[in-house]
Amino acid sequence: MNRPEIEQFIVTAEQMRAIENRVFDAGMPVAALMEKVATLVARRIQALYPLPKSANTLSVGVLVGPGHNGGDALVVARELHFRGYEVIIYCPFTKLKELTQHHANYAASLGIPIYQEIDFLQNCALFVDGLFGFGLERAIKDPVATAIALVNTWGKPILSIDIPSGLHTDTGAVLGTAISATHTFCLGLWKLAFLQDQALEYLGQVELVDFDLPLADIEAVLGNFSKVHRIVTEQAKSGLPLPRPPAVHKYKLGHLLLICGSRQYTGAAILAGLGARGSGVGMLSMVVPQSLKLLLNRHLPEALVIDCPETESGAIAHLPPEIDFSAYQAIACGPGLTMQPMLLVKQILDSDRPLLLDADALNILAQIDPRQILPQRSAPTILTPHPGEFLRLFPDLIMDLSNRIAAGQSAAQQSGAIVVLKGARVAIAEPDGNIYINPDSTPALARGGSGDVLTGLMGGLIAQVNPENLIAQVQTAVWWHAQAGILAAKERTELGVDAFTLTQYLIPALQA
Ligand SMILES: NC(=O)C1=CN([C@@H]2O[C@H](COP(=O)(O)OP(=O)(O)OC[C@H]3O[C@@H](n4cnc5c(N)ncnc54)[C@H](O)[C@@H]3O)[C@@H](O)[C@H]2O)[C@@H](O)CC1
Ligand SMILES: [K+]
Repeated sequence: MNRPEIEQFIVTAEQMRAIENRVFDAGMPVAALMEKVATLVARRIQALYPLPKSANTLSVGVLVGPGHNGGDALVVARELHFRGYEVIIYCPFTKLKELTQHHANYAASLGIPIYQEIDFLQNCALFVDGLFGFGLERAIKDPVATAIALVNTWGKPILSIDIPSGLHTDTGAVLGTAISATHTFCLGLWKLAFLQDQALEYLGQVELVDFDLPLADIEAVLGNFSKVHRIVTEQAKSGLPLPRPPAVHKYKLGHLLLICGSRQYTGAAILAGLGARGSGVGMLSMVVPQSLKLLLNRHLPEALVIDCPETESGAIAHLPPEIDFSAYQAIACGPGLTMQPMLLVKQILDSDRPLLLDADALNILAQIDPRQILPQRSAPTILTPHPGEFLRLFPDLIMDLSNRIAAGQSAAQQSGAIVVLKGARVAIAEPDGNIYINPDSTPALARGGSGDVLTGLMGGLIAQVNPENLIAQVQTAVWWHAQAGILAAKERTELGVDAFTLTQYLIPALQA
């Protein structure tokens, strides 16, 4: 059982090494730690792939590298051998680290075959990957590169120790070539690569193997320096406005002003409205162009619809002159707006309400210059860009898959806004440099309209709390949205999670 508090940390290779060194300096022998860690991994492998009762054994190919990742793999190989598995080792390296060499000698003395060619392992039913861990520092070359490519094509389960060999521990980039794991046992603390979009297809199912690194050592190294956090379920749940106080009325549970839609993008308004409904917000007012009023009444009978004059092409022309922003606890704006309501966006930027901008509102903001206007706001601003919108907002912050975390942090610091950078792993950056990454999600959410649902949901949540707790609500919204997607995909497959269906899973996701 992992300690729950361990799940929140995210480390770089350098930080992991520093934590590990503190433990060694304090007296823990390196060999003892390796023994402990690898024994835990071996047990997990036995639990996942027990020896079949029908056959008398299971053949396991163990890929061994020159460093301590290879040492871990050799301990696993030895343990599986003693438990009755038929183990075959691939190790093409002539020079191994000392401890790794000792384990290799012992494995050989037990009669476990060790080959320098990968072909000897091609009939194995299962592979354990211990080629490289966080010590990988340059691109993998032949013959190892070819061996990795071959094992990937064999279609057998591959269990990686610490990280799939070939992935950079921090960026998740592929260095030359990488193991495509079916399961990865991340050792001790979550490495940054596990939260990087570009690594996801190599990781398979992931699990953290907690081996009791003392919290004091983790905190001594991470201290105030670590600004990268992993959103954990318990913390996300604690942001939910539940339970409600027993004596309460609707105006005490937040009033959200949701500004969205056009004749061209009607559905975006409905989806954002349904997202807001899911949040349980006390009151929902929706600003839409006139011609959407009836339709919205039908889909969201509980919403107060403020219909606005519209442009020739059906966008909101302007807000009603009598609109009073002080009546609302939060404003969310953007889905389906089109680029026309430029003045409207300027007007809400001038308001003193917490403001969430998405979609076209971001594209309009990009034309105004977020770094100039956002720091002048008296209330918090939240931006929810996908990578395209992000680059329009911050064109000089070159963002690619290897630096999205840093780019998100810079954008938040420079604009003073909370920046919710969408992607396979949503990253939420605060102006103070902290960034929170949502670890669990599903590709089912990569679908038109899913962002509109998030806007409504997040808007509804931030309307319900004190602006000081905003960052917690933003994390909760991102987590909740993903959980709804995961549950819907589980019941309906990843193809069955259209945005409307997603709205129907918001409440069941909480019940689950
Ligand atoms: N973090 C911890 O506290 C623990 C770490 N352990 C294991 O130790 C690993 C880290 O061990 P190491 O620091 O020895 O690093 P690795 O085992 O990841 O590999 C480093 C070795 O590979 C070589 N190397 C790097 N890039 C190469 C390339 N492209 N081609 C060929 N050789 C290359 C290096 O020169 C070095 O010898 C972890 O990933 C984990 O598996 C565990 O044994 C015990 C606990
Ligand atoms: K590995």
